[in-house]
Amino acid sequence: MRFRYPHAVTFPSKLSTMNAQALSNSTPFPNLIKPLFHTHHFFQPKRPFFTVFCSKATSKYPPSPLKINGYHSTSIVKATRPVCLDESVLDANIDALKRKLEVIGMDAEICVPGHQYNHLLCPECQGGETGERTFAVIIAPDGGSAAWKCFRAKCGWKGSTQAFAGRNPYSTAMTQFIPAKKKREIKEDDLQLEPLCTELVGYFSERLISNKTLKRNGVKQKKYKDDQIAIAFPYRRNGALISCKYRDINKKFWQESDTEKIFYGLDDIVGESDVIIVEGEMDKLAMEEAGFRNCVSVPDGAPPSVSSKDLPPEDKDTKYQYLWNCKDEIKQASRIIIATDGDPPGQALAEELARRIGKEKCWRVRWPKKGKLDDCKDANEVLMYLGPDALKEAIEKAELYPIRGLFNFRDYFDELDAYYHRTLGYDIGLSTGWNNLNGLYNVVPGELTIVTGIPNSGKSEWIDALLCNLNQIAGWKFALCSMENKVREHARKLLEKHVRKPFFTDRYAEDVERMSLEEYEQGKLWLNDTFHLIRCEDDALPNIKWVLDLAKAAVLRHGVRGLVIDPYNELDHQRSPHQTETEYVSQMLTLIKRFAQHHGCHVWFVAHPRQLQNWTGSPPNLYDISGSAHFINKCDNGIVIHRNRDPEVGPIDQVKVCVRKVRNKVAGTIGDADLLYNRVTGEYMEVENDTKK
Ligand SMILES: Nc1ncnc2c1ncn2[C@@H]1O[C@H](COP(=O)(O)OP(=O)(O)OP(=O)(O)O)[C@@H](O)[C@H]1O
Repeated sequence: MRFRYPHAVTFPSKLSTMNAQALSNSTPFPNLIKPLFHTHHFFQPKRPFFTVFCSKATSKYPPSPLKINGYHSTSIVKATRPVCLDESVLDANIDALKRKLEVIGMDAEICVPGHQYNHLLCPECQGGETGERTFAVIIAPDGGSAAWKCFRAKCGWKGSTQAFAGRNPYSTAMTQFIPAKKKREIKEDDLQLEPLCTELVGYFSERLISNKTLKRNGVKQKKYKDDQIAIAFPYRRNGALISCKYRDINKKFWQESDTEKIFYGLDDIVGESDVIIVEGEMDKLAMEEAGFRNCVSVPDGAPPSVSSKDLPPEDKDTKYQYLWNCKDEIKQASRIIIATDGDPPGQALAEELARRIGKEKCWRVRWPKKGKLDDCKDANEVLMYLGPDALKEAIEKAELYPIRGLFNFRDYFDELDAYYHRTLGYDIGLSTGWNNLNGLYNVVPGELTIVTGIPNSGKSEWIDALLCNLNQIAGWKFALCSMENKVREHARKLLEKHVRKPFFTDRYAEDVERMSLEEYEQGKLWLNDTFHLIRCEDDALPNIKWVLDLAKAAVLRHGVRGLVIDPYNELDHQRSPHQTETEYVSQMLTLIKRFAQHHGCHVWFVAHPRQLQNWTGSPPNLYDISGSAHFINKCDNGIVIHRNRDPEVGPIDQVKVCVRKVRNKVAGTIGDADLLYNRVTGEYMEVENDTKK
């Protein structure tokens, strides 16, 4: 073992195979290679340097003689790194690689490991008419692979090959070499195209495509199978014929074999700031009738669906080579208007084009209706059914290509209309059932209300009473996650409010008649129909995700419109050691709000205030909620329930509902409303001395 090529530093250590992409990245013609889309570098491009003479040789593989393809000013870029190779492996690589390059028409003498050759004569195009020397080849440092590219715009031939295609160099059964597929150059005369016959001109005219447009686009006909005639659409780049596509009377398509795939009408978009892309040649011609020449058609139709895979590297993205080989034209355009067919494949094609071009500069066209029900399918149908003005209008009304997560208000106009006309119901909030509170607080679907108050202030009682009112007013149903309550106690309290009679006759009933057995039995049915319980059967505390998952099931299964979580501290709040309580609360409230908004379900979340120092008996503040200020920051509504405990100050059954935060002015405002608590039935009655602040 010994080191070879000790002076060079260009290749990364992992480079053992190469491809033409790698060559592109180190091209001596940087202005021809502007990677505006994805580039998957096999090694970091280095600024190439040109020498006439190769650096001093350090191996028995000499620098290439300066007579490659008979040209004396071939530049050679020495681009090597130290490679630790067994000499016999190197020899085997070089021998195999030479044979492969010779098959393709390259001079075997260029097989010097670690060298790049520029300004060669391309074996594919022979440099065109002027014999331009635009061919470059790069040989890997281990002699195991080569990559090449012709930088002549009309040729662009590129490819790569490996000496052993991943096999053991000592194996005698070498992989059969398949040279990179060459693109065929075609000449006008070889195709024997003819001017369109009267019948075909008539056929186009039925599709409202004029003779003038046909002529400008060079549409011709071709005889095949003796007496058959096909329409011929010549594909040109810079005026030169690149390919030709044919269409017979039965709408069967075929294309000149082994020719390069380019856009139809490519020369029409050079220098244009708006570029329209359509799905067929007929649509391109139709666009011209509507006044748009700046239009190209894809050469080979649409895929059945959008690929779920990541975008392949440019040189492997064979199906969309027509897009990659006109990157400059696409790049200089400021708007790409995608006007593919309205059917699913057409839309899949639109998506495939947009994800390659970059959705931010793409627009899309919606085809207008051709009858009462059906939309036009494509540009030519719009032209035929509705005329050129309608086609022009469709293009002018192109809309921004949707980007996931980026919207404009138009996307929400249906929802806004429903809000304006109040067709969805409850959008401006549902009445609480207490007139003096309705000016302050209304229950909006999808909002989060935080309820706080000192212990025993009546938070749970008031929420229960509110739910009973909402059920009576609008038939709402609820999911209850009230961990503190025994189920039977909670059922009793709810039934008392619903039936408006005490459950028992004893103690608190103050001689009021208890609910009858019949009322009780009917009440049970109501209870079962109105409330769904979220409870942890075992001793474990539920976490918020568990609660929300069950609440989601209750929404979907039972159509509940509200969720009560009472109280916060009865949930499992384990958090990661790196997370502060503030961060945890913020994250938890985000989850709750997302649930509420997504399901249009109002959530009441009860949280206790922290222990108050020197408490004077006044209502606590929303900022007093233990845990985090996020409770007030993140909620839509914040309510403090407070009741008088001093008979000398006022009636002790009087409850203050202090509305401390209302985010949505449509739903209410800040202020207090007084309610009287009926200890026997648990009902709340209005008191008329409410005060708005
Ligand atoms: N205004 C009131 N006057 C008299 N008793 C009341 C009043 N409001 C509630 N109560 C009683 O106080 C008790 C506690 O009520 P509730 O459970 O609703 O309070 P809470 O604020 O949710 O308490 P905690 O913070 O301990 O959960 C109940 O027995 C209820 O009947």
